[in-house]
Amino acid sequence: MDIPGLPARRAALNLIDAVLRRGETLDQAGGSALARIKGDADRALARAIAGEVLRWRADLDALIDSATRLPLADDAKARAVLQIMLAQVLRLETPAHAVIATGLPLLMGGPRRLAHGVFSTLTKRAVTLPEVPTLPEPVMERWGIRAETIAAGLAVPPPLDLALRDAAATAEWAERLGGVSLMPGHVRLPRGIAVEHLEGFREGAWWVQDLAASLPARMLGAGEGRSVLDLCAAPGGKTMQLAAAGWKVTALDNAKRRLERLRENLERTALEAEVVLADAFTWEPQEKFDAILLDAPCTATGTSRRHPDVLHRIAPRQIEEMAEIQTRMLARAAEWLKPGGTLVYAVCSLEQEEGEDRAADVELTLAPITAAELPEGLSPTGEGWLRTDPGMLAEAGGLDGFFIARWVKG
Ligand SMILES: C[S@@+](CC[C@H](N)C(=O)[O-])C[C@H]1O[C@@H](n2cnc3c(N)ncnc32)[C@H](O)[C@@H]1O
Repeated sequence: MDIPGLPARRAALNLIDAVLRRGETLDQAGGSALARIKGDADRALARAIAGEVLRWRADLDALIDSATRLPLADDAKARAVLQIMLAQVLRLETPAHAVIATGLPLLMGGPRRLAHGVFSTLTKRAVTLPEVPTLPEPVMERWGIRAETIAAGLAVPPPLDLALRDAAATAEWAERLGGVSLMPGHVRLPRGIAVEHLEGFREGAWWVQDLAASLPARMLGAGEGRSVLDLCAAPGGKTMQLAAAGWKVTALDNAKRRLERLRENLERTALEAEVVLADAFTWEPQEKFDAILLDAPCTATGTSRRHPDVLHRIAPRQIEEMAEIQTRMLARAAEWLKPGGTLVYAVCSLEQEEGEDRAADVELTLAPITAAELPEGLSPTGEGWLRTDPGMLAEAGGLDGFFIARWVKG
């Protein structure tokens, strides 16, 4: 019989290992690492521990190294176990005795005394983590002068943002759910709420969508029955926004299971779209569109608040691969626009190669984004693009990192 709570800690170790050694996302890794865990609470605990270790890994390592005479190897199991033990006391408020009882058995036959010694030394010293996580070196180099403010936005998991089907009812929903709104159609709630039990979920009055992720579709305004191609649409957050804003939506994606989620989302919210399972590189539309929203596949480094695995998985090779895909998709999208049509390009990436550099190559006429279209506290760049990062709107709870640009076809 396992000690209660031990399977969750073992699963946390497996999740971290899958991210760091196999380059999997936490979501992908969860498929096998969490399969044998019984109970939602233990699954959530395993995910929370793994997430906190990935968020604070450099700082946890610095603490561990400060308490050993001979540094543990980077890939030593004792280091990994100490990371999950410390993340629990320092981030999840788990009592030290529970952490020891569920941590040391993971080192059965290994250096348990050493791990116990390091953990006790650090707890006796009452160590704490810094206010802002130290980012992995390659990430700091990539983000340059932006790294410090972005890191400040990564210290805690994000609040829960909802997008409303009926923007006119924003004040009503903010009051009913006890949240705050940062712009029409948006309500923000504290994190950790089970959405299925919230008022309005079953009737499809809203869906979960980060404030930054809601901005690209807003850049197309009201549809008034005009046609829009939501290129790379699944699981459908932006499809629902566009349908709710009166667009006649064609929602295309090449991922079957993600498109099933899009269909479920449309059904729950009673919104309509023509759903197309196809590859954007081989599909050809029968007619051109009044507007196209290209929410392109990307490295997703802008989502590191909720997916801290991206801090460790993404390297220049993936960024280059994505940039190439984005360039080719932008070229196809530009061909499928009617004259006078509008193209919006978006990526949830903080990498210049996927944002600014891609936009600079587009040969359509820029339609600059204006401050009036954005929540208070955000402003467009000098070029008329929008760049958000997790350090922005900090007092209100932050937002994901996105790059957004808009053009019209002359
Ligand atoms: C950033 S996500 C889209 C999120 C979506 N717009 C939303 O708001 O819910 C990018 C999507 O691109 C899709 N994708 C990647 N390569 C594709 C391709 N060659 N053709 C069509 N879709 C593709 C992925 O399946 C993924 O769903």
